[in-house]
Amino acid sequence: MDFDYIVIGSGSAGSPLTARLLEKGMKVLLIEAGKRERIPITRLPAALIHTVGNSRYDWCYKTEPDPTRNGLTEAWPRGKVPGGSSAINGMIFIRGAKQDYDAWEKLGNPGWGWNDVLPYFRRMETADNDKDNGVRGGMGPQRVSALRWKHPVSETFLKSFLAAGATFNDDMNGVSHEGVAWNQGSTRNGVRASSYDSFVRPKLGNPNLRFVDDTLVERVIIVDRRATGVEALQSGERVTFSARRGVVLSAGSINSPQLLMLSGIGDPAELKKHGIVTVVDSPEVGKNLLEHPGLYALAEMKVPTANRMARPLRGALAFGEWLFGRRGVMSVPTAQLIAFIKSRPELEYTDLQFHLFPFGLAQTKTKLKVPKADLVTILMNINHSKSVGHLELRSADPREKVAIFPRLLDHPDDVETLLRGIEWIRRICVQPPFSKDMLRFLDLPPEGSSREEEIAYLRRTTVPFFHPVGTCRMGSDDKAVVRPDLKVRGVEGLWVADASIMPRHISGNTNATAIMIGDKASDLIHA
Ligand SMILES: Cc1cc2nc3c(=O)[nH]c(=O)nc-3n(C[C@H](O)[C@H](O)[C@H](O)COP(=O)(O)OP(=O)(O)OC[C@H]3O[C@@H](n4cnc5c(N)ncnc54)[C@H](O)[C@@H]3O)c2cc1C
Repeated sequence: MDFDYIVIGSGSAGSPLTARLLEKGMKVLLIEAGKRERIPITRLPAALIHTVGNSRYDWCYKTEPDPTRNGLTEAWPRGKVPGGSSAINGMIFIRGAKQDYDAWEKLGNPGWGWNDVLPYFRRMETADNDKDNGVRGGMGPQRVSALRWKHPVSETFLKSFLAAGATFNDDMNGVSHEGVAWNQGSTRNGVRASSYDSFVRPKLGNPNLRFVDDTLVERVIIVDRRATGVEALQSGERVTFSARRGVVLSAGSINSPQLLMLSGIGDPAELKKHGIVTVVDSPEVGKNLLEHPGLYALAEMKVPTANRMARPLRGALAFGEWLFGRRGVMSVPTAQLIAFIKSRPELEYTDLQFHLFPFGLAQTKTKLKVPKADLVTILMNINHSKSVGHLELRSADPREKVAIFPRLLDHPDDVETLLRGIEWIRRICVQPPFSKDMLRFLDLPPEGSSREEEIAYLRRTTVPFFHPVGTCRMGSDDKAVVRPDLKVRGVEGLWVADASIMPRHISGNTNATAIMIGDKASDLIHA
């Protein structure tokens, strides 16, 4: 088949982009490095405990030692399976704040303000709690569901959060994201709704689509500053594919910049180190790596938590409940409650996000484990971190992973924001009714600890929330990697459409925004 477009990556952004291009009558080749599943394990919401950290589903990145956190190295999971990270993520579905997109526009990105992106958030989804309020969706392929199962400890935590001064929000994807809300999930009838399952699977019979999995794109072929196709590795063979109109990178925040660099688009000095000839001098490729630094505060409870459901008999019963009724603990996203608050009342934007998990996990060197104790996890992270990391090529070999330098606590303001977040965790947990059920924090420094002790705790425990963005920054200036129309600066027929283009982080988990970017990209690439 002759293709109009090649889309690289069937993740959160690549899947809606492919579906929308097909709806415009285009012939599309969608290439995915991960393998199709014979048994669709990823559809079981609770299966992420098995898929995260498992190289069958995960790229299994490991970071370089971070000098801002005592030289810590850590796993950075990224989905490597149809659906990309949307197939292994925590299924929390949140759009972010209106102000986030208005800030993108102000940073030199006309067409990306809230009023411009809202129609895409609406057309992508069908939500359980769709309301005719001009904000929610209706009839879009991505299902967004209210929780089918709530743990009693979540109700208790909600009451204490409100008693601590937060307001209740009855729809965090509604008019405002601020306050404490029940989570909504990218699930459909208790089953994970990955971006691939939602957008691409229904179109697999379309004669204009060719989907190839287990195929690693190695570089974009650029002739006279025009992208004409890609080189890829398929079953050990080097193959080339070409497309009439061009190539779109939707390979995510780690792999899209890697592919640009391998194709000669990047900082000339960096490329030269690896013997790559510069096609476009684009010094910010792989720079501006933004994350959501935060911590997992584990509390041991006097009352049962969902940790008990992982015991063999309970686990089997819970699996049966999911298998036969698509209900119960295994049918829901990781988080039960989500909150966005201003850590200081005078702030213009919410600066902190909280999640409540009604269970606690332990991280071994490579895997997540469910301990026997009755635990809950209070996750707290910064919305708009000022610390910036970057990526570097290790070699010109596409099979070799890039080096990730997170520098999560580089900026002193981020440390101050997290310190205020710790105060908030304490403030919530001393409020009844939660306080009555709580035994102790596992490792949060006790009330009255010195500032130095708290900062030392932060440098030991702060981690990324698996939301890397910004490595192919969108903008109108000379250094931006892509233009506001997502065209790679300096090359015709080449675009980036995924989480890497975000010029500033958003208040919230990044799946919904990546889907919006992919959906909107279809109109920018092919009007
Ligand atoms: C463990 C985890 C938990 C998370 N939890 C949540 C959550 O609960 N809610 C939320 O909103 N967000 C969550 N996120 C973040 C969110 O899922 C991601 O931000 C989002 O999926 C990114 O979308 P993307 O399209 O940019 O990239 P991805 O979805 O990662 O897609 C990139 C795709 O490109 C493919 N690819 C890469 N390189 C190549 C190549 N060279 N050749 C061929 N194919 C290639 C990959 O295999 C992948 O399928 C989580 C992420 C992780 C990893």
